[in-house]
Amino acid sequence: MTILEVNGFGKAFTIHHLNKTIPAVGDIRFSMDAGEFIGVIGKSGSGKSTILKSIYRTYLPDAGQIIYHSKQLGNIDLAQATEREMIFLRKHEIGYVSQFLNVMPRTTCRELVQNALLEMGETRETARTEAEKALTHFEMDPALWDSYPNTFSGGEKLRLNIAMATVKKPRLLLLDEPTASLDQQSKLKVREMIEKLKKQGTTLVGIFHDIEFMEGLCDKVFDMHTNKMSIALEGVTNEG
Ligand SMILES: Nc1ncnc2c1ncn2[C@@H]1O[C@H](COP(=O)(O)OP(=O)(O)OP(=O)(O)O)[C@@H](O)[C@H]1O
Repeated sequence: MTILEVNGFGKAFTIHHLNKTIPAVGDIRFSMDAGEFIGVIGKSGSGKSTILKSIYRTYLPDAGQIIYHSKQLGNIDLAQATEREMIFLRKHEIGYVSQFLNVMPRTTCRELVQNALLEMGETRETARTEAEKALTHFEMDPALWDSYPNTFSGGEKLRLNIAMATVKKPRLLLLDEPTASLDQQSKLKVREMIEKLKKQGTTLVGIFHDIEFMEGLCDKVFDMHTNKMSIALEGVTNEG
């Protein structure tokens, strides 16, 4: 079953102080089935993050369609969806993890993970138990659970970010270099979680500088340079 179809997607950025519009990506086409893990590759600046941010609608696409087959809203073009629909999808179906933690201030680590579940309609008790499980899985020191993450180390922030997104078991998870500054042990934990989510049916689109991390995990690779999807991973590089 197809879950996501990108048809002729394009995005340009206007640099106001230069009075210039710079095309970031154009005419991107691919589709993916439910439960697949697609790795996006291409050289720096080729527009990998732009695609992910446009699916999550942090960026508003300029051209084309991004048809998402939502469980609760039916077929929906994410390029045209209303803000209300996007908020609903982000709460219930689509997750996004980047290397940057962007969260409500004065909210503890534990509360952030719990809130992710509460906004999905989970009970307080389930939210508390599941949040603790997620924080334990990603080896967050319990001494940090009730602290504010603004003082956390880079790796701790990343692990919290991943815990917040994965605890919701999203239907579609977008991973924008979530392992960028993690040590080997933490990367393994992320890998384990991705494998678990895949088994539970989550569809994933990911960008990883660390190509080794993608090996054996991705089903297909979308190459920004050729605008094509392929199955083979061996010998793949991000140099485009
Ligand atoms: N908010 C923005 N405003 C202006 N230009 C942007 C913006 N976001 C991205 N760009 C530009 O769009 C192009 C694609 O950027 P993007 O971050 O998608 O590339 P990428 O393939 O993910 O790169 P990298 O591998 O270096 O992270 C780049 O030329 C970048 O400078």
